[in-house]
Amino acid sequence: MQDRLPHEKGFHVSWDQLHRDARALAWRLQGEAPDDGWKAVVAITRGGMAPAMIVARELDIRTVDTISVKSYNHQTQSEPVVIKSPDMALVGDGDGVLIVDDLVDTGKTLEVVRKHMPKAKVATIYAKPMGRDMVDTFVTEVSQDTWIFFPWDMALQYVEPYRGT
Ligand SMILES: O=P(O)(O)OC[C@H]1O[C@H](OP(=O)(O)OP(=O)(O)O)[C@H](O)[C@@H]1O
Ligand SMILES: O=c1[nH]c(=O)c2nc[nH]c2[nH]1
Ligand SMILES: [Mg+2]
Repeated sequence: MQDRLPHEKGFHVSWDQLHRDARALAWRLQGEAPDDGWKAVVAITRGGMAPAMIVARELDIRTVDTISVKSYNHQTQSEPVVIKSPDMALVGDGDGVLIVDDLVDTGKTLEVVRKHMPKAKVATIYAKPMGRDMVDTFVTEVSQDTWIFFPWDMALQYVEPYRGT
C-alpha cells in the first residue's frame, strides 16, 4: 500500500516540549504499574526511543529493549514490517511489559507490536483518532489531518519577518 496522506496541519514539537510531554506520560503511568512493577520497557524504534528513555528514567525501570517496526518513508505509509524483535525470553507474552512509542497514527504499527506481546501495556505521547483505541495511555490527541514534526526531524533556521521594511 502506498497512500500519500492529506495532512493539512503541522504540529511542531521542540525537544523541550517532548521532554515535558514524555514526563507527563510517565506521571500518568505511575498509577498503572503492576503490583510487582514493570518488568521492562520496550521502545518501538526509532521514534519511541527518546520517549522510552525519559519514561524509563522517571519510573526507574532499568531494563529497556526495542522492537523495530518500519511503516513510513517520510509521509508515505506502507505495510509495517518488524525488522528486529525484542528478547522474547525477557518479554514473553508481554505481561508486565510497558511498550512506548512517540505516537499512534493509524494504529497499524501497534497492531503488529501487540501481536508480539498481547499482554503488554502500550503508551504513546501523542495519539490521532484512528489509532487511539490501540493505546492504553497517551498524553495529547491531535486531529487525523495533523502531521506531527518531532525535534529529531527538524533544525533551527532563519524565517523572514512578517513585515518587510
Ligand atoms: O500508527 P501508525 O500509522 O502505524 O504510525 C505510527 C508509527 O509511525 C512512525 O514510525 P515510522 O514507521 O515512521 O518509523 P520511525 O519510528 O523509525 O520514524 C511513528 O514513530 C510510529 O511508530
Ligand atoms: O513524524 C511523524 N509524524 C506523524 O504525524 C506520523 N504519523 C505516522 N508517522 C509519523 N511520523
Ligand atoms: Mg516509529
